[in-house]
Amino acid sequence: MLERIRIVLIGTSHPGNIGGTARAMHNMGLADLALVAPRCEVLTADSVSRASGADHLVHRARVVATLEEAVADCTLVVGASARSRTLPWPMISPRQLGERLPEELAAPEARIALVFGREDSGLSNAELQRCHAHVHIPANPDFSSLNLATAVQVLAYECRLAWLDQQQDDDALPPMGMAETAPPASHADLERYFEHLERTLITIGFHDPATPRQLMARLRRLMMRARPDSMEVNILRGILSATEKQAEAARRREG
Ligand SMILES: C[S@@+](CC[C@H](N)C(=O)[O-])C[C@H]1O[C@@H](n2cnc3c(N)ncnc32)[C@H](O)[C@@H]1O
Repeated sequence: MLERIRIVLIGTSHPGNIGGTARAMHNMGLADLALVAPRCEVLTADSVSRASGADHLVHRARVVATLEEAVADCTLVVGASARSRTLPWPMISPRQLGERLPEELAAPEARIALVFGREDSGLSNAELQRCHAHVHIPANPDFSSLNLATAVQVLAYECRLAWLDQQQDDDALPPMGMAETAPPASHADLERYFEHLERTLITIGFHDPATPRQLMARLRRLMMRARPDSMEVNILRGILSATEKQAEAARRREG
């Protein structure tokens, strides 16, 4: 279970926080670290020293340019945020995150990303809207922003607790057969769907990108809540393709 949980840091500016994150992850048994457009050197004396023996995770970290690349194969993306944003999004606590892990990772293809923001400005609205849910560490409301590596530590600890619970359950219960279902939709599947949806809504005149009124953000939130599997996303894309064809045929008839 722990090997299918990825920690994603966006735009980190202090190498020490990358090292501190590696240490927190290794302490809790996590190993998959992705760095999106870091704003500092990754391997420095500071990151190695703060990793305190977990610098192999820094060496192995995948460095990518965009959040999309970092989470393309993930079936659940959770953004860690110190504050709430304009458009409310499903919000869970660190404990609820841990409780959801066994079910979320039941399918062998399932992968989870926990996404953390910049030290100075956190995650942007666009990044938060690419997440299924947000997790907030319920710190002192008057001083709620934790150091980046400390925030990783708190969530990694909840992942470990959930994993330890699952080990106990596995010892106590005989293995159960999994119901046959389609694999969960990945982030990349959903992004392709959202692009297709926006294109179709523009084609049929329902959406004007010049006056978006948060339409796409609201539709994203709806879909993220529904958690469609890959077959359901294919059906929805089929409907969009048929809609585009009809719109094209109507245009030809008229013009
Ligand atoms: C130093 S904080 C960024 C604070 C930034 N000034 C802001 O307002 O978002 C760096 C990152 O740590 C995580 N973090 C810090 N405190 C958190 C909290 N209370 N709950 C969830 N995540 C937190 C978030 O991912 C955040 O983007």
